[in-house]
Amino acid sequence: MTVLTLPDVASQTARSPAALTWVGMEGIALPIRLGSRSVTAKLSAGVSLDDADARGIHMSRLYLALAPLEEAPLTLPAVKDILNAFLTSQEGLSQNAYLSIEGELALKRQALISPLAGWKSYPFTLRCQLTPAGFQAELDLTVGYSSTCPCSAALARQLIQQAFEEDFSEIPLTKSAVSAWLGSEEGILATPHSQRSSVECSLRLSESENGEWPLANSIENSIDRIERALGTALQTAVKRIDEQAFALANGQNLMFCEDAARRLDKVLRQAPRVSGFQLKVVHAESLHAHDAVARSEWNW
Ligand SMILES: Nc1nc2c(ncn2[C@@H]2O[C@H](COP(=O)(O)OP(=O)(O)OP(=O)(O)O)[C@@H](O)[C@H]2O)c(=O)[nH]1
Repeated sequence: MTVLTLPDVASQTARSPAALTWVGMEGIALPIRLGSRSVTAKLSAGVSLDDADARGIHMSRLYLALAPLEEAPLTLPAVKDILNAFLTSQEGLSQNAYLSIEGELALKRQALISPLAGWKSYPFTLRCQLTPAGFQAELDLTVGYSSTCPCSAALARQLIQQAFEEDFSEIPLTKSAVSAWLGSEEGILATPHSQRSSVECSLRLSESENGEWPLANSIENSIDRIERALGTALQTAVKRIDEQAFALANGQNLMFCEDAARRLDKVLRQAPRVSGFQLKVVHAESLHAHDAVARSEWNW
């Protein structure tokens, strides 16, 4: 039997030498463990190619180094171990290692009043790097919510006041007449505009305090903190009683995009295991065809 030697192009010398900042693979499908659940994630794994003369990195070794992510719940130390394995596997070709994990965490959410519940899916990306400067981890989250414009609400109230003055200018002001008027579309003749809104944030996670803290907890805690601060989270299953509670919650929670950004800025500064952040809130206005946007950052 003839033993074939397989050609190894990657070990050749580069035809036009140059170092490269990132070489690797994007879109790797891998079931990862978030808490007790398995989530199919898309991963990007890469290293710098610092040896200008080397033709290529050992790409398959990066792929194989991801295997532990299937076995144990995702934690920052686990990701750091993988990044160390990336560098070791490249035998001196690389000084910087990168791993990003993109997925969706599904959380079950209770209705506001009724006993119903339903699932909401929250997209996240964990972006980690190990360089001579150290290990860094950032968590990107997108959370949707509802916002009602305070300016529009004030303008609507003014119209209702004016209609009240006119409609009751010549009829007696009795409790039953006012009550009927308040319950009619002619009475409450204007409504403020509200919109589905979202916050996109990048949280820098502090490694030292994280320890073996599962990433699922960081993601869930951050989402809960964001939704509590905003007050009017998007709902899942709703009956009319929930819809009415939602209308009340929105009416008591009027906010410009600036209000939302300030609230989030405050709570994220106090979030455990978060050492810095960048955030952007987007109110996809129903008044305009464009969006109202506010940004903030801390220690970024
Ligand atoms: N470096 C590199 N490898 C690629 C690329 N596209 C596909 N590959 C494949 O990835 C594999 C290279 O990974 P290596 O780790 O070098 O594979 P290997 O030489 O069999 O494994 P080792 O002996 O451990 O180095 C080969 O099958 C390549 O064909 C590319 O653009 N660059």
